[in-house]
Amino acid sequence: MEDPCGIVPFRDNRVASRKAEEAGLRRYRAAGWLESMVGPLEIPPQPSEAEFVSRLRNGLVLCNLINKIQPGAVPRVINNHSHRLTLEAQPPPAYQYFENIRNFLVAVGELKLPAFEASDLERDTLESGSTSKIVDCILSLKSFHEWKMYSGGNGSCKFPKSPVVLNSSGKFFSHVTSSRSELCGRLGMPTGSKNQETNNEALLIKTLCERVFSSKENIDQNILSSLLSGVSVLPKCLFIQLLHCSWCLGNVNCNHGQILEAQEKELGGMKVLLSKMRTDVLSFHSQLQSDLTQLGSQVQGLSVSALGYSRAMKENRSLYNMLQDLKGSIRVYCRIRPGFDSEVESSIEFTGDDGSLRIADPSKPKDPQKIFQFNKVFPGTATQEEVYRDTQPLIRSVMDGYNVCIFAYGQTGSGKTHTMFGRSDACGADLGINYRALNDLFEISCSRSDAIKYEVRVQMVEIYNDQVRDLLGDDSSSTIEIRSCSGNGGLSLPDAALHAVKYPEDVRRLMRLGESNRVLCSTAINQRSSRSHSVLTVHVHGEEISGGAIYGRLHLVDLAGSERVDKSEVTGERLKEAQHINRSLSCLGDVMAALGQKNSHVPYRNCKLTQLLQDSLGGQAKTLMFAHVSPEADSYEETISTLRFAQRVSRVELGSATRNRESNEVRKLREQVEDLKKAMAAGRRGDVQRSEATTPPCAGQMSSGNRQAADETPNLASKSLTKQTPLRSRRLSLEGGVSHGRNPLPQARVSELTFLLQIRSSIPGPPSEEGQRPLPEEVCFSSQSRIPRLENGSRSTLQARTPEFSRNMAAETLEADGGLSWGQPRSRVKDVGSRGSQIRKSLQTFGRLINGDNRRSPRSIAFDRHLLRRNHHQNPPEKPSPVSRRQSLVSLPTPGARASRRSSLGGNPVPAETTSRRQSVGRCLCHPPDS
Ligand SMILES: Nc1ncnc2c1ncn2[C@@H]1O[C@H](COP(=O)(O)OP(=O)(O)OP(=O)(O)O)[C@@H](O)[C@H]1O
Repeated sequence: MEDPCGIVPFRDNRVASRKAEEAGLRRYRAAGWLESMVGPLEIPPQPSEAEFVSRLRNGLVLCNLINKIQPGAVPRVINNHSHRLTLEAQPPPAYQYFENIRNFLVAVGELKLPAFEASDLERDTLESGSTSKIVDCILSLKSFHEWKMYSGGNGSCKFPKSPVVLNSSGKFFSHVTSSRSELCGRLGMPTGSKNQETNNEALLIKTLCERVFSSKENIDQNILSSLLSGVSVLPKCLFIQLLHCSWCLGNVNCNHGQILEAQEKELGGMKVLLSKMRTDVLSFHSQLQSDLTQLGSQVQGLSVSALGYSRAMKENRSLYNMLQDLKGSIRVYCRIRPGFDSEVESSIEFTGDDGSLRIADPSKPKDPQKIFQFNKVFPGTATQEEVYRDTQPLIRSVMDGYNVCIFAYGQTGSGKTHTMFGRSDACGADLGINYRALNDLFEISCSRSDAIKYEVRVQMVEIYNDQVRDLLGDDSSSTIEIRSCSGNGGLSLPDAALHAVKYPEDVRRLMRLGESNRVLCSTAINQRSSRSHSVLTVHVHGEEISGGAIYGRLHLVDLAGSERVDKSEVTGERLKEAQHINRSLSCLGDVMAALGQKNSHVPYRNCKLTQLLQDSLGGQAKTLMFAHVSPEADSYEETISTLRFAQRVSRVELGSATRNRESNEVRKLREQVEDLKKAMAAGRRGDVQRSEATTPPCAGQMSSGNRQAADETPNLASKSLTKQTPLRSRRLSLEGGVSHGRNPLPQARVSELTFLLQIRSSIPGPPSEEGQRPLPEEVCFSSQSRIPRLENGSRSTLQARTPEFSRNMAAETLEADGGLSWGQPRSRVKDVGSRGSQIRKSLQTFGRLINGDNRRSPRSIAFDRHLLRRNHHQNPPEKPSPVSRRQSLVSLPTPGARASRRSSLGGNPVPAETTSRRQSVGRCLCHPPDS
């Protein structure tokens, strides 16, 4: 099947058949054109060479043709009208048509068109391709005609003389003819009449040829791309044909065979190139595939690593926070206030998500940048909500029974009040930590109401010129004192108004009241500068359904800002305020420094601020500091100073926070101890009553306190308690660590009691029945872990105690327990001050718990006897021993032959002479001497 573009397929490698094919195509085209010019030739549309030549032999057709193209080119045409041009007819006489042929060839020659030999028309045997010159001549005429039509005969005809050109043009023309209308339309040429189309054809050919010529210079480099970009509207086959033309045009003298060979060669090269390219593309494709696969796996690996990294970072951070919490480190968040003026240079270079902050002084570009690291850094764009989100867990722990302190620190105007309270007209998104915290506490309280009943109470004070003033009281100008929490039900400011709040509205109302009472004034740096430190304290008390109780306290502190008086331009009263503010902040710095260095002395009492925050800074509270900085370059010095302070604070370790929770068990134990105390008192009263039954009471022999205790304690309680808790089994449980009673003591309590017992039993008193006891120093020291921590380094006092100290303690215990007095040791015990008295009290209580009312172990009785003997020895008769003094005071008889009450109660017969003096004393405190 013929190619629709009229192009001989390049894949046919047989040159001869290709030549024949091309010759045939040219012939058909020449015949077609002849018919269109001179009328029907009565030959088939695709005539053979013989058929074609037979119609031209008489020269009549050719002469008519040339006369039509160039009128008058053959002035005289011999026309034999009688002769019909048929294959069957006899050929006309030779002279007739020879004349015509000769005239035609002359005319062709005058037109400088390719001609042929007259003999070419006379050959009887036509070899394949022998008519090519005739065909070329006719097609040259066709091209000439077309040129004439196009240019009107002006200029020189650049008609290509090469037969190949003619051939190619013919093919091209054929294609153009076939898609003429379409191409003209695409090139924007008018279509319609035949004449118009013919003109268009010529124009089209010219345009395309020019394109090809213009691209000829680059033909070797990038021929196809040039052509494609030039005439992209045409089909690809047409470009190839044009390319072909361009080669031919470059070498006018080349013949068809050479061109074909060149084409073949080129084609071969291109094929090689193509296959090479195909191989390259394939290898590139496979390489790309493998690269993509590799890249995919790498990306996957990276994403897994990134996930792992972020998880590890998260874990790391939470572990770090846990460690910080365990160490009791103060958390430090840094918040940067947004700049007020975008044109003012900022000293903040970088804020990192990991809590890093880099600052530099813009006025000194050569100075190195300074890097700080905090738990978190909030840039100027951070919202109140974001800031609170990171604070929330801490606030929530108040509801779990922790003490929490959050304080805002920084230079004046850096945004402390904004963080803690929000703007003065704050609502919704602008609310500060204080409001949000209380809202949160209410929410938690509601959500836990099934298990815990919370009570929230609020106090708000300010420290102005180192004086504490109640902001919620009736008179906010009067000052109040800071007291110890322990003696005031956990309140360090018992005199400040304490408001119970149930709803967030209550809080808002109170805080507005407090804020309005606070001293504010305008300075050169801040329009509403706080001239005092404000402390909002929230007390949370929770009663668990299970019987336990928790207590949490939250201090929300908005410190007044440190200021350089030269900058704030304050004078008079304001100057005094500024000096107080700066002094108290400097005291806070001293406290932090002492805590950071773990000094034994921390100067809390140097100012009211540190005194009030003592529990939060020195106790086991969770503490968070907001270090505020202003970004402006002219605040650089203050910024540096704030950040350095914050860095120091972040290194302070306060010890892990402790939870203020009293479990039900502890509560019960406490109540039990209370009951036991009452029972003891009641037991004594019973003794007194019994004694009174036998002996008339002796006024003055019973202390008023004892008398009161005895009176207050109901007999019933004594009876019921004695019934509930057999003394013997309690003692066993304490000594042996085995619980037999109905209310077993917890192990911790047992350890504590055991320790106290050890102190008591370690006293190197008299040799017991078993013999001399060694000094149990190791027992004392090994029990240090159970030594209660007391104020003013009492632990170290205890650690350094000697056996003598233990002796004194024991003696003191004995004295307290039963009224025994011991001159010298008593004074020694006094030396240890209030610690001794605390231990004494404990020993007294536990001694009673352990021994029952007046029961004594034989060993302690023997020990007491030894003490007496020794006392007697140490205190000669002229200097009466304390015991003797006491005896004389209470008119005690000398230990007589009476059997001890304990022995009779305990059921163990004790010889009268071994009866302890303590017992006697104990009894004699209540009983008058036997008369
Ligand atoms: N994060 C912030 N976003 C928007 N405005 C802020 C921010 N921080 C502070 N401001 C504004 O900056 C001004 C000063 O803030 P603020 O009064 O809170 O400073 P301060 O540190 O409490 O000062 P002073 O110690 O003098 O009381 C206020 O007008 C406040 O609204």
